[in-house]
Amino acid sequence: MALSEASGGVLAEPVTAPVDLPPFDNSAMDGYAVLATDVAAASETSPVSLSVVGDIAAGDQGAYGIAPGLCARIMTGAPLPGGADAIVPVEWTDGGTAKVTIRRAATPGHYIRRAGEDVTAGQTVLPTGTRLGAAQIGMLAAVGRARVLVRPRPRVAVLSTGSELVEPGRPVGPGQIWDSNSFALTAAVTEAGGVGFRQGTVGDDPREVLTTIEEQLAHADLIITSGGVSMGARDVVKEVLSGLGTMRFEKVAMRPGKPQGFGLLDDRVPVFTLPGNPVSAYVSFQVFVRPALRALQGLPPAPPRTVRARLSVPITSPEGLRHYLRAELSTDDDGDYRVVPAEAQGSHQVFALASSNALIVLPEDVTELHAGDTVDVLELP
Ligand SMILES: Nc1nc2c(c(=O)[nH]1)N[C@H]1C(S)=C(S)[C@@H](COP(=O)(O)OP(=O)(O)OC[C@H]3O[C@@H](n4cnc5c(N)ncnc54)[C@H](O)[C@@H]3O)O[C@H]1N2
Ligand code: MOO
Ligand SMILES: [Mg+2]
Repeated sequence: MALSEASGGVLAEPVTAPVDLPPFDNSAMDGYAVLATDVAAASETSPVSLSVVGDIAAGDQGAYGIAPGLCARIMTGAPLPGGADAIVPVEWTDGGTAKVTIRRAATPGHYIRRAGEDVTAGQTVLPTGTRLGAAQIGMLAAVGRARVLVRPRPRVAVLSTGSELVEPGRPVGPGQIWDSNSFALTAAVTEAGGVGFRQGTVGDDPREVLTTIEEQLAHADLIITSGGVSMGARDVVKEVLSGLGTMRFEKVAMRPGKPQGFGLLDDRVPVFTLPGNPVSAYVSFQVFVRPALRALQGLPPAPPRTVRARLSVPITSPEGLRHYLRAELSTDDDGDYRVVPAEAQGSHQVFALASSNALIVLPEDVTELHAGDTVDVLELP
């Protein structure tokens, strides 16, 4: 695909450099290309004067040769002229254009960026399986690649279940709410390197739910549903998927995100049935689905994105549950991490989630913490 579209993708080929980087010896500074021997004795008290043969700008071809007593004015990135073996920065000179006075000595190689000192021709610059972030995209462009092979991104079907749900943009009637999970989870899929296909909402009708999921099996690499997995009389997702494939429904010792379901359908397609409460669905995605999406892209497990931060206020936590609290992570005046838990921690309270940039992760055995205690904090993407 075109390099400009490859950001976030995973390389499906090793990329080697067709040329050296830098491709030619060039100047690291705006200054003068000289023979080091000419300026070896230059100092404030006994400056050296050289004749300037001309200017060499970045992009120029080597028109000049430097012989003893001569130099060229040169710009950063411009090719080193033949004969020259050192660059004197303009700050060490009087800046002259016909003649220049140099007040400091330079040794051979001074401020010269050598051909191949970054990358040598034939070197693998990025191996297969590399996730293409900004630096890697820049690397590919630097070796002249306009197109690159990337792995197909996992195709993820995202489905909200619930008869109360209405598509944003349509009017809500009594008892109804707008569907936010299918939008949030589709966006989360994109953030995690997948391609989300938002299937919108289906009502709490067993047949409708099953048919929609079965339709997605044909072309999805992963399916995410939200809602309908707890204890309610209308929690149909659990009802229709239990016993299918390897599906299992469990209560997980975490808050939020207690009711969860997972399994493979058709022996191939992982299905995550996330709880319906919007904060629960979002946190469950970060904890369970995000790592799965990495694995589907052939990436190794991500290093933990947690930092240690000092709590701003005391907090309590239920024993036996891993507790993910929405929070604002920042640095204090000393540059240390500080974390403020949101006041609203209900799993329906989307405002607190949208105002947070991190989750405090409290282990199962922690029940009480004081202001100033240090906690693990997971930075949100
Ligand atoms: N008796 C019990 N009741 C509940 C338990 C329990 O253990 N025993 N667990 C609670 C927990 S914890 C959670 S989490 C929820 C999970 O519920 P479901 O997965 O069955 O989800 P629903 O019942 O369909 O919806 C719950 C809640 O979330 C709202 N929702 C659902 N989908 C969306 C959406 N796409 N966009 C916005 N909001 C959505 C829905 O309207 C409900 O308010 O169960 C507890 N109950
Ligand atoms: O465990 Mo539920 O996910 O808090 O609302
Ligand atoms: Mg329910």
